[in-house]
Amino acid sequence: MDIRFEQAGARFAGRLAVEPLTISLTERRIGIIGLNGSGKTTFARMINGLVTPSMGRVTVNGVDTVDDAEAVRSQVGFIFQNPQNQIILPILREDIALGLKSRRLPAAAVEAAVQGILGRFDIGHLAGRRAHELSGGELQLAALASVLVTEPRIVILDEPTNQLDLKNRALVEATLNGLDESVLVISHDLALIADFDRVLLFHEGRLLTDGLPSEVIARYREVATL
Ligand SMILES: Nc1ncnc2c1ncn2[C@@H]1O[C@H](COP(=O)(O)OP(=O)(O)OP(=O)(O)O)[C@@H](O)[C@H]1O
Repeated sequence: MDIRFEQAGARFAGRLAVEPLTISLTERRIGIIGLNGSGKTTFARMINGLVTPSMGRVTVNGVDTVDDAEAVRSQVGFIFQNPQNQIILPILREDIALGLKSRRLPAAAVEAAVQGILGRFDIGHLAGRRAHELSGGELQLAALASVLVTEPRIVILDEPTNQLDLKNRALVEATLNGLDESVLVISHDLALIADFDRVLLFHEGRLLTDGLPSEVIARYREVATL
């Protein structure tokens, strides 16, 4: 993957949520950390065009997030902080199929893709269940399945282990580690991103530092205790 920010920043109501920054992200597993309100989610939303830059530009594999938002969104899957909001249709199987609707595939191809993704996450037994009946970890996996069935090249996850117990956290961690897609993970769960290829630290809307997890996490501990 190749995500580029060129002096790109985001302003809400006159206030910079993300100060203009220039960066190129090519690593396969990238973590994004920082205090509450430091700009992490805004930065991540700029990657899939959910937030358009107030200045500068953002490109994903060479495609501008403003000029061709649809093409960018087909490459970048986004899993929101609250997976309940991700699942639209009550029955999981139908919700996963919904993501494929725009492709106008024959019914048999849709069914094959749905079965394939359910198998990949070992959640075939949940296919006929209602989303509100699923546990937190099952819901996280279901949200991942409903995004990955559309075959994005990049997946962004906003706090995927938030509110999970140890067992479900381990399940989501193992699933993330096994993904072939490039992943960007926003997390307050520092152990989750401890062996990632690169970590970005945001502080008060600024990209304060980025590099190897151990160095960046150490810096985060410093700013968190200021
Ligand atoms: N749509 C919006 N309108 C106005 N202000 C916003 C909007 N989205 C974010 N902000 C503000 O921008 C700042 C950064 O928010 P952001 O959600 O990016 O932080 P975060 O680092 O992801 O926080 P958290 O860890 O709490 O999820 C905050 O001050 C927030 O209130």
